[in-house]
Amino acid sequence: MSTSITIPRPDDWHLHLRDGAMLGAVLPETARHFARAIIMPNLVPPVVTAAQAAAYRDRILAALPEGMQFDPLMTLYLTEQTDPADVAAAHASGLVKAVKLYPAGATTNSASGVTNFDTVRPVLEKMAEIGLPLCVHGEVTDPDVDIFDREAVFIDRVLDPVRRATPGLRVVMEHITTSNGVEYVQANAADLGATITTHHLIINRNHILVGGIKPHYYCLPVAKRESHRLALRAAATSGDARFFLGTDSAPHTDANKEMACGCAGCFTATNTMALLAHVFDEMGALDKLEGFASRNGPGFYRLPVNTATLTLTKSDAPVTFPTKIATDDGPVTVFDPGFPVHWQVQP
Ligand SMILES: NC(=O)N[C@@H](CC(=O)O)C(=O)O
Ligand SMILES: [Zn+2]
Ligand SMILES: [Zn+2]
Repeated sequence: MSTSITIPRPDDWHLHLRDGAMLGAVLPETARHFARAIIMPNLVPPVVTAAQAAAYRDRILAALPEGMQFDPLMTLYLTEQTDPADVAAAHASGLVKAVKLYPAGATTNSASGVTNFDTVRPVLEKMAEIGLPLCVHGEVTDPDVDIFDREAVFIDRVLDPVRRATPGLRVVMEHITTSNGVEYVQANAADLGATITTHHLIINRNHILVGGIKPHYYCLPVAKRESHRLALRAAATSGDARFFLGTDSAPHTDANKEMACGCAGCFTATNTMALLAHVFDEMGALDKLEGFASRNGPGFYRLPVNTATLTLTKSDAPVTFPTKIATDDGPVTVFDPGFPVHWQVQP
């Protein structure tokens, strides 16, 4: 038996491309299947100003192989020094599609993020006025809060108060990992959306820890218990337009993952669409993949759905994917779902 589905070309609403040699190696993995992506600004140093975002966009386009089409949607990294006027100008020029909030110290390269949320109030008010979305890494950094509770606590302590203080602010909860995140989105209006990663639909915390520690399954927010994974699967396949794909594909070299203090991030760009087809098929919801990967994100970001298409086919025999991609900085391991996959993107 062979099955196939064709969907509008998908977009990735949360992607790390890095810079330099890593950018050159990972960009084709995304551009092969995705038309656009929201590009995360957590470089070193971070992408803080419109001028830095424009320069980074040029470097991405220069790294795009001949013949590939890809539109990087740029973001600004919110700091306590961010100027509301610079943000508004970057939005008005069409360059910037979102602003990214990292609580200081929450994740990779977040040291320049926000500690005192009152200081960024003028920027958030300007964003609410012009309709520019705020993308949020939703975890508290309080050392007293257990790492598995940090998303749920963030919703209560930070996100809900910020949204109440700034009516009209459009927010994307990035890479939600809990039923708390799902329920918070469901309980609110269409000005609140959430991205869900491929890997959080596939792994729970046992996959990271049982039978030996698996550094390539470690990312932030860390995968939670099985009930949360099931809530994410239900949300992604529900057809609710407020949930959409943001892979959070986050490449780190094997040397930086497989060490005593390994980096957080799963690299899923290479096989994300095949894995999503597997998950949606398993859920009996292949008809919902189009909304999740191709329609709901453009809907939230008020952009047109892509006119080009992508076809996925299912074969009797399992398909294989590269286990690693080579970069000049060293190999990067591709996310291994741990089960046979029969879906693949038609070349
Ligand atoms: N998700 C991760 O585990 N890592 C991301 C940062 C982030 O999205 O939080 C990275 O930049 O490596
Ligand atoms: Zn994050
Ligand atoms: Zn990320």
